[in-house]
Amino acid sequence: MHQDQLQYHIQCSEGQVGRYCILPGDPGRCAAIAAQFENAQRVAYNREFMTYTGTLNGERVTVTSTGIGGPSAAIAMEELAALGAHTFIRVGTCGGIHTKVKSGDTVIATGAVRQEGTSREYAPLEFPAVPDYRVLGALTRAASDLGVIWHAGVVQCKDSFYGQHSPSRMPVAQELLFKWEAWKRLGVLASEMESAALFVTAASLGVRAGSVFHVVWNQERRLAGLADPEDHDTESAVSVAVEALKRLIEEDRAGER
Ligand SMILES: O=P(O)(O)O[C@H]1O[C@H](CO)[C@@H](O)[C@H]1O
Ligand SMILES: O=c1cc[nH]c(=O)[nH]1
Repeated sequence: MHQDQLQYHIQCSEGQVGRYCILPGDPGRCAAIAAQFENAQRVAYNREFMTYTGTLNGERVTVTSTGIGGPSAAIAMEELAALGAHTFIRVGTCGGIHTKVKSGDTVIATGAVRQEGTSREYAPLEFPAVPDYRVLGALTRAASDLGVIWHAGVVQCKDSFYGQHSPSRMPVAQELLFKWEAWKRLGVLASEMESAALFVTAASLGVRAGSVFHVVWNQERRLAGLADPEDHDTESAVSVAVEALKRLIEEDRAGER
């Protein structure tokens, strides 16, 4: 790594990021998230990694985008953790799988299916991809108190967005369709791409992570002939993430983490 400890991908150095971080996938979501911080300033922008740092309840906090997929999400977490970050909330979009999950709803992950590659380079597949219980608790309490419609449960992570949406045209169609059917029968709520990698990377680094999502659509509702208007307004999920981070900061102060 560089002599001045400038992290290779996120291009941030010591003192530029907080210990509490929000991780959206989309760099375009960072400014709106930073607008919920006090005194937020843009710190760096390299590749898919856009970073702002500000404060919440007097504590320095950072938002860094991770791009799409596990590899870059794990890189963002690794490099933020190397600079002292210990608590991470991913806020992303997802597609519903369970038909009770409607576009516009909020989903909080209690676990993530590891149908992706990054987490396998951190831990054997027998190891579960689960959020930290304190982060999960802060997210569910924040969602309840903010009055959003939320669901907590397992989400599926994969590396191919189009393998989710056009499985039949893939040479491995049988495998994709067979597994998708299993996720449905197991009550999996939604599909996204980064939480499995983030949860397992967090476990390997000894840091805390959790995830909250905005549901943009639900292909299973559409297949069942149910209403499925698209909804791309991520504000509710972002508010849940910010509120949860504030609560974790306060809880940690009370417990002198
Ligand atoms: O909205 P973000 O956070 O990028 O998350 C979801 O959207 C992307 C796919 O469109 C994937 O990154 C997926 O996990
Ligand atoms: O359907 C979707 C929507 C968002 N992100 C995904 O990975 N899949």
